[in-house]
Amino acid sequence: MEELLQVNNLEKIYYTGNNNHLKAVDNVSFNVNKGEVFGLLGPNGAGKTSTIKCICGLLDYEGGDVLVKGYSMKKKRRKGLKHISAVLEGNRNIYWRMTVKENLEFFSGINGLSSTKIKERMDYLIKQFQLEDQENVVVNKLSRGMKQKVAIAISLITDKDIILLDEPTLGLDVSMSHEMRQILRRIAKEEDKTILLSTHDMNVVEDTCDRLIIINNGQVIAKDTVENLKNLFNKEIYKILFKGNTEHQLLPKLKNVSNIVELQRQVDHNVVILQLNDANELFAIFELLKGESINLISIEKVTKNLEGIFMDLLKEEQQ
Ligand SMILES: Nc1ncnc2c1ncn2[C@@H]1O[C@H](COP(=O)(O)OP(=O)(O)OP(=O)(O)O)[C@@H](O)[C@H]1O
Repeated sequence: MEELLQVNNLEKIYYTGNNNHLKAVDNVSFNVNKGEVFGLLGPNGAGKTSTIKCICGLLDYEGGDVLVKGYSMKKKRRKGLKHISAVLEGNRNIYWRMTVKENLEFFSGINGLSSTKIKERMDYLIKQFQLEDQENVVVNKLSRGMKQKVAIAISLITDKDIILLDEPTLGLDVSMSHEMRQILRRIAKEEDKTILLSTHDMNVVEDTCDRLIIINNGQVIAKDTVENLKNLFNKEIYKILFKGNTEHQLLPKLKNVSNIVELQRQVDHNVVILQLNDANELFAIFELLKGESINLISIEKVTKNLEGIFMDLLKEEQQ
């Protein structure tokens, strides 16, 4: 399997004045194979955009290296850039006063494609992205979702090996987001493209990616196939609020039932967050709590912010 992109111990530091600095990317490593769709999943501020900008040569980095087809983006940036196309936030790769077709023609032209090849790629992409009705419309007049489609189509016109997409579905409505995911999956398969995308949305990763890393505070907290991580996410998470008792008595007993247990002490009560393999294990927890001198306030199944809770749990696991 050919590793088209290698990110080795990448470090990006921002100097924020008054001798302060922020390590936005902290020792991040991952490889992306040819034809793979790879996800960078993480909350706002996790370091996704900084990682992508380092990979496409828009930012210098302080530590580690990025190799694009073996070329270091530190030492052989020009050679590396020949294989990369990127769409970052704000769709800066589009001319808003030109039509969709004019944009596609312009960007394929400046990248030196022959006129036959330009026509062939344009027809293919307009069809793939279902832009037939918009091809002669000035980009400025298009919806946000349509503009995003055009930006991604442009990134594909020059037929580069690696496409970097920063939050490709951000701000799109449900149906447009769904359509975008289908398109990305199809293009990756049909064209054998290597796609690295960032998102904070687990659904995007689930629909489009083969493998992913989860990053938080600049650090990788999980690296796996989507299938494996999905199984992890499928586990049942419960939040138990109670008064009384201490972790000395309760925690070890809970740990006999659940592998992942987190205790948070609040001002007037305690919260336990635990992961169960299935809902039946909850009965074992009820039995256990019954025998303890605690005042149970509530037990609630956590369905929202699963991603955030898992990030915390995974982070704790690594410590
Ligand atoms: N130019 C900059 N100068 C200083 N700090 C920055 C700069 N750019 C980003 N940061 C900080 O670096 C951290 C990582 O930001 P980054 O944009 O890479 O994260 P992200 O995961 O893409 O999040 P978002 O989705 O919010 O953009 C954040 O704390 C951010 O505030």
